[in-house]
Amino acid sequence: MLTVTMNPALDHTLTVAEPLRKGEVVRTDDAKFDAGGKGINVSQYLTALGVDAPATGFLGGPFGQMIGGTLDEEGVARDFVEIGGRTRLNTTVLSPDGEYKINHDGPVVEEGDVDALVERVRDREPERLVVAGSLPRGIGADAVDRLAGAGPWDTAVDMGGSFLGRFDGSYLVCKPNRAELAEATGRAVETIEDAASAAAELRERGYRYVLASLGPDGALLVSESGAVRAPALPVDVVDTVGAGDALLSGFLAGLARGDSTADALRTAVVVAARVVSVSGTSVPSFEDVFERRERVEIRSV
Ligand SMILES: Nc1ncnc2c1ncn2[C@@H]1O[C@H](COP(=O)(O)OP(=O)(O)OP(=O)(O)O)[C@@H](O)[C@H]1O
Ligand SMILES: O=P(O)(O)OC[C@@]1(O)O[C@H](CO)[C@@H](O)[C@@H]1O
Repeated sequence: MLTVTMNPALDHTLTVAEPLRKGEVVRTDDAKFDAGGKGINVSQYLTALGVDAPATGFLGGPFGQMIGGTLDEEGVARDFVEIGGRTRLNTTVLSPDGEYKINHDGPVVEEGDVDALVERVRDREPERLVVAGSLPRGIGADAVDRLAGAGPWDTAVDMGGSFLGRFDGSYLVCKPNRAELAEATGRAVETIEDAASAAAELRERGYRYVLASLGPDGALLVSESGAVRAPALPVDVVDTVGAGDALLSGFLAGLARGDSTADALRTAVVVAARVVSVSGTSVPSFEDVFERRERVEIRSV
């Protein structure tokens, strides 16, 4: 499995003891940096789950170097195209009144960089590709179709709702959340039944599976056999950054092991529960995740 992150981010997570107040300085000694961007997170989670999942995409500047160094320390294989622009820094503030997240748009990437990335992917001949996260400035949805169509691999995508209905190719799976389902289909998505109808409509546009993440309501899987849902596991949530990436990683790890789609969905929910229990996009312990999946109940929708 090879992941592509076209717009990686160094994730800076700051925990503050008091709610933020306009015009006031808040101080903290609790801050950490994680290598981030959705595809990179998937590589980190999959590697920790025992699935070989090198990361590629674009990296540049000092934050790009920090991301590369972190991946090396964690033993996550990487093969990025170096760009002239500067990889972004995204900030999360965890305060007693909730979670604040600010994502930078990222650098401008040139068309020639996309050509180099397509070549990089071709050279590695992955069995499966995962393209995840926002696109940096200068890059359109056609770059994703190019990557997916450059070889015989099947491709998973996790991108904004405005893209999900616009790809030309056919894809293995996409992982929208509620807002992305609504944006991709133009439907209101409030109830689980709304999500199932929207996911079924989205599936018709070229996905074998639609894996919808529903926050504390768990996840929904729509395939040719219909829709099933797995409620979330009750856990103490530290923050939900990376939760969707964890869900997708668990599902892909299940498929890579040859598990049934129901078992892959169960694993996805266990992996996501572990990730929401730690701050930022750091990798928690995944010990026992495959055994613990039996605790996840599958319901038909
Ligand atoms: N409060 C929660 N309690 C337990 N599990 C949760 C909670 N919130 C999220 N999860 C788990 O994480 C999965 C993904 O969460 P969510 O729907 O928030 O993803 P997302 O919006 O794609 O997140 P992100 O874009 O931040 O990665 C859910 O399907 C669920 O299994
Ligand atoms: O701006 P994008 O590319 O949509 O999302 C980037 C991001 O929020 O996604 C990950 C969590 O899913 C973080 O590592 C990272 O900061």
